[in-house]
Amino acid sequence: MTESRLTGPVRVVGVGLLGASIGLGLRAKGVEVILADASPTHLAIAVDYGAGRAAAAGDRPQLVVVCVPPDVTADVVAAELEAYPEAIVTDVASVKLAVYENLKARGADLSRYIGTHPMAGRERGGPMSGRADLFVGRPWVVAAHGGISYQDGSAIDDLILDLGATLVELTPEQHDAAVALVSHVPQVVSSLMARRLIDAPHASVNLAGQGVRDVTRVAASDPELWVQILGQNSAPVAEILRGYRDDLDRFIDALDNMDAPGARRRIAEELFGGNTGVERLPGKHGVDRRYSSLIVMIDDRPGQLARLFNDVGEAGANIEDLRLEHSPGAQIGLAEISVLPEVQQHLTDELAARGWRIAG
Ligand SMILES: NC(=O)c1ccc[n+]([C@@H]2O[C@H](COP(=O)([O-])OP(=O)(O)OC[C@H]3O[C@@H](n4cnc5c(N)ncnc54)[C@H](O)[C@@H]3O)[C@@H](O)[C@H]2O)c1
Ligand SMILES: O=C(O)C(=O)C[C@]1(C(=O)O)C=C[C@@H](O)C=C1
Repeated sequence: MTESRLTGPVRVVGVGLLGASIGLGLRAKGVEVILADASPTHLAIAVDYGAGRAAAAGDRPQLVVVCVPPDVTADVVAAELEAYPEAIVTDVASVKLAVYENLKARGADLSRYIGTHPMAGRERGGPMSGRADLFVGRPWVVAAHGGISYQDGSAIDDLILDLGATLVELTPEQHDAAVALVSHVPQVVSSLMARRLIDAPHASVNLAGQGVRDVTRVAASDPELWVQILGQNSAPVAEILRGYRDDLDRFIDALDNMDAPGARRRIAEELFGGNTGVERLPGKHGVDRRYSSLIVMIDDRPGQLARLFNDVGEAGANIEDLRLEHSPGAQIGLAEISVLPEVQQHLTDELAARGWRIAG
C-alpha cells in the first residue's frame, strides 16, 4: 500500500469498466472504496475482483464518483448529491455539457459537483474489463464551472492524481468540442470502416494485417453506450463529419480522374496532410508511449507462447503489454511484446540468442 492524497472513503456508483478500474486503482493506494450498481451481478463481480466493498447503511463518503452510462448520469449525480450532503460528487461521462446543463436546470447543488472525463478506456465494458492502471499517464479532464470553489473541488484533483492521470482543466463546451475530434469522430469512422467488412469475401478478410486492425479496433465498442455519447454531442460531431465528407469527396474525385492533370499531386497532398496530422498526436501513433515493443515470430504449435513467456522472464524483463497476430494460412504467429524501453535491447539479444526470430 502506498500513500494516497484522498482520505476516503470513495463511493463509486456504476462498477463497469470505468467504475471497477477506479475502484481497483484506489484500492491499490489503500483508499477505502464503496461500490454500488443497478446490476447486482456487476456489483458482486467488482467486489470479487477487489475493487471495493458493497455499500452499506451509514456510509459517509468523502467523494462520490458516478460511472454510469451518459443517459442516466445527471439523474444519478442528482440523487447522490441528495443522499450524501457532505460529499463532493463527480461523474466520468464522455460528454460534459449536457450533464452540467441538466443538473443546473433542475437546481442541483453545483457547489459540490464538477464533471470529469478520463481520456482512457477500452472497447470492452463491464467490471471484468477493469484495470487498476487504466488511467496511468492519461489526460483526465475536469469540466470546470464557476459554482464550486477550488478548495471544495480538491478531492477531485486528488482522485485524478491518485490514479496516476494528468489533470486538464477545460470548460464543458471546450471539452465536448475537443472530444468530438479526438474520440467521437474516430469512433464513427472506425465503425463505418469496419462495417465495410461485413459482406467482404473470406479471402479478403483473411488478408487483414495490422493496418485494418488499428483503424477498426474501437469498432468493437458497445453501440448502446456510443448512441448515448453521440446523442449528447451530435452537433460538434456532425460538423467535423461534414468536413470529413468534403475530404472524402475530393479524394474520390481525384481517384475517379487519375489521368487528369494534378490528380496524383492532390492525392499526395491529402496523404501528406495525414502525416502532418498524426505527428501532432502525443506519443507514437497507436503505441503506448511508455513502452518499447518488439515483435517475435512464433510457430503455431502448442507450448510456444509459454516457452516465449518463460524466456522473457528468464531474461529479467516484464511484459507490460502483449498483442498477438495470427497469419491465416501460415503456421506462424506474431507476438508484439511491450517492455520498458531500457530493457528492450537486452531482451532482443537474449531472445535471439535463444533462437527466437525477431521480426521488428
Ligand atoms: N468505456 C470507455 O472507454 C469510457 C472512457 C471514459 C469514460 N467513459 C464513461 O464512463 C461511463 C461508464 O462507462 P463504462 O464503459 O464503464 O460502462 P459499463 O457499461 O462498463 O458500466 C456501466 C455500469 O453502470 C451500471 N448502471 C447503469 N445504470 C445505472 C444506474 N442508474 N445506477 C447504478 N448503476 C447503473 C451498469 O450496470 C454498469 O455496471 C459512461 O458514462 C461513459 O461515457 C467510458
Ligand atoms: O481506447 C479506447 O478503446 C477508447 O474507447 C477510449 C476513449 C477514446 O476515444 O479515447 C473512448 C471513449 C471515452 O470517452 C474515452 C476514451
